[in-house]
Amino acid sequence: MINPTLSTTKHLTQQDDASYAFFSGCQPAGIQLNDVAWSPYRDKTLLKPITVTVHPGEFLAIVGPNGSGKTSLLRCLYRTNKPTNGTILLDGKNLWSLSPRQCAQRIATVLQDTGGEFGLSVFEMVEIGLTPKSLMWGRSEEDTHIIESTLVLLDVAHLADRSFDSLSGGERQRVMIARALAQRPDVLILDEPTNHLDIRHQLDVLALLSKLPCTIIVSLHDLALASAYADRVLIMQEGEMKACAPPNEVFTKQRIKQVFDVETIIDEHPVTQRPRFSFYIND
Ligand SMILES: Nc1ncnc2c1ncn2[C@@H]1O[C@H](COP(=O)(O)OP(=O)(O)OP(=O)(O)O)[C@@H](O)[C@H]1O
Repeated sequence: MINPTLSTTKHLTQQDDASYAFFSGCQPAGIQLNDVAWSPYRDKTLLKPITVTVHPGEFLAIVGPNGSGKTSLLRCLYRTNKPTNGTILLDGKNLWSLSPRQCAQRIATVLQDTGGEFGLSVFEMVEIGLTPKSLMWGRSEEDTHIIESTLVLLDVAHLADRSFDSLSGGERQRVMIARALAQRPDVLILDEPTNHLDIRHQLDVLALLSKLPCTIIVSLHDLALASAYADRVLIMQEGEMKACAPPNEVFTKQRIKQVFDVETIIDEHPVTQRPRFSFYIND
């Protein structure tokens, strides 16, 4: 059974419940950032202090121009960039008091442009996702079921025996998402997961993420996708958090002009009832 408190917010159908049954042990985590800053330099702060709480089961999208600090912030959240100031709490525990393995048992990541791994097949790549939670050597029947379920969910089951290295960019991306799902994380962090994906797969992947019974934090360049699927959108500019609110509050013409330097026509999408955008430049 999927966590019943989440079924209400995630709008899961019975069919979804069956598709995500392998996620049943997931305990969506809350993440609290208190004054978190980061920089690789002594004399200059790249990520300016950010205070925000990500609620258990929430879908948070991070948007912002190139170089605004989205990846740097995500790297803090998956325990790669150690904050130079402030604390990050995962369900109330300091992220840096957890071991890398404890972290991997709760947080999965999908990063940009992952390379191949020594000629592994697609099935073997996804199998790696099981490692943090494996208690024994060898693959159980349940493990095989989890791998097969995630391959089907990401529409890559037909590629299971193919070498990962031989896949297209979009196919690789979907396999890496399948691998993260096989990890059955409590928090899933994705850096630009729609890169390389055609429009159908972009929508499929975001719809899938929005239904997963875990906390989702994802960086996106496409404001329309962030608007359509996120519970809240966090806007970054020059290393600073400019806003964090639901799409219909966060996306105003003025803010988009200030942050992205483009003009926007915003109306309501007739199907999703979320903000819809047309961009132009007023030179
Ligand atoms: N380890 C580092 N050393 C020096 N500068 C860094 C480091 N990591 C990030 N930066 C710089 O910090 C800024 C923010 O980078 P970051 O990758 O977080 O931006 P981003 O919003 O993810 O950008 P993009 O949309 O282009 O992917 C950039 O100017 C980048 O060059």
